[in-house]
Amino acid sequence: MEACHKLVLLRHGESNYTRDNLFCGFGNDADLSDLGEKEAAVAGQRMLEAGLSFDIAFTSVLKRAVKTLYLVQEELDCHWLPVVKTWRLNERHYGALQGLSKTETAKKYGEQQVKIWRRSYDVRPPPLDKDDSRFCGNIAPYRDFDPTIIPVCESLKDTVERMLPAWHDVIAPDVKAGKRVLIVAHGNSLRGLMKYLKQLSDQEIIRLEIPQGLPLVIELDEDLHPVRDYYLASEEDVKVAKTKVGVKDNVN
Ligand SMILES: O=C(O)[C@@H](CO)OP(=O)(O)O
Repeated sequence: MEACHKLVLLRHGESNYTRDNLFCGFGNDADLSDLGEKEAAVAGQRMLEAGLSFDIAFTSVLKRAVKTLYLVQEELDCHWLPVVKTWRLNERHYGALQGLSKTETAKKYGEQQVKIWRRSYDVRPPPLDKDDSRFCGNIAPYRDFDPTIIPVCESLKDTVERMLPAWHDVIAPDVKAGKRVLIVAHGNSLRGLMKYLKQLSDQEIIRLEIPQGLPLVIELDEDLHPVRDYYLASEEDVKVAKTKVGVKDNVN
């Protein structure tokens, strides 16, 4: 298989929620922390050093991803870049876990249950009630959506199902047309995309961690099958970054 397309994925820099070890997800429009802003700028510098440039970028409608992309654009000096924002690239919806402490939740339900909620493919976290103040169906940008498509919790499988139309309908056609595409999104929406592209099994995806702020280059053949993928970072940097955000026994 010969690589003829290059796609770059980037998970946003650290958010205030990640800094404080809280479940964040689809429904929290958390900002970048100071460290997250630095991570985003460094990601842009890594792309610049690697000689990367882009024709279009896709991101979610969440501030932490949108701001990360902007900080990358600052480094690449490409403010003109067309940017498509879609809710389909949002983080997975963590249901009633949103806003809770990951440490406290593990104390209450056990590490194993929290690992299942965080990394299993098809187990949903407990749902939010639609009258819970954390339900996001009544706020922009979701207020005019068909209420039945606004999630109240998602397994990774659900996230993949709502994310894939964005891939098939708008992103993949641009990659196939030869555009150099950057996607700035979230830990789990990107894990879902990697599962789809690399045809990872439901077991293999449990162990896949995507670190914050490290550009992941995927070289694809003409049918968009990955030929190779690598981070623009040393192995040590990748390991440290995965340890920071990963589930404990996933990083070794
Ligand atoms: O809380 C979240 O939204 C995600 C990403 O930060 O965390 P996790 O690693 O548990 O999927």
